[in-house]
Amino acid sequence: MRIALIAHDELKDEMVAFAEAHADALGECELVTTGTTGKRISEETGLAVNRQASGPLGGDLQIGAMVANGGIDGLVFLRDPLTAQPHEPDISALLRVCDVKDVPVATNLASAELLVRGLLGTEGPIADELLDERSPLRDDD
Ligand SMILES: O=C(CO)COP(=O)(O)O
Repeated sequence: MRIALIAHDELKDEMVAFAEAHADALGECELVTTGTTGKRISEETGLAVNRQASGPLGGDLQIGAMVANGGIDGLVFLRDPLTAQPHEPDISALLRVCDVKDVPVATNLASAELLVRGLLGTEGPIADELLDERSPLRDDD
């Protein structure tokens, strides 16, 4: 099973926590990541990752090419919906090719949890437990 993991900067802490929570199951997979996401995951969880270029430098497109070639079984892409990305066309291309190839995609922690449970048959903390209360994406006040 080959799983792609990508997170925008504001969601990288959440991605590391997610990877840590599912380290046993993810450790059985080949993990493909964009550059900085993979650096954080490998350094902070010890999981082995196949790092591509950083997202703004073409990493999303490299992973998109893997999807097009049938080489990715699922994508967890924790996107930041509140910050404009200079490489937005690359992000759209990656999500589009996942739809073309019918590859399951999760773009937030709650759906990431379901994706991992569905693909890997694991259970872990629910998304709320992983989300940092200070996350700018969580404004419950
Ligand atoms: O920008 C990204 C995805 O669009 C993520 O790239 P990095 O993991 O290199 O930060």
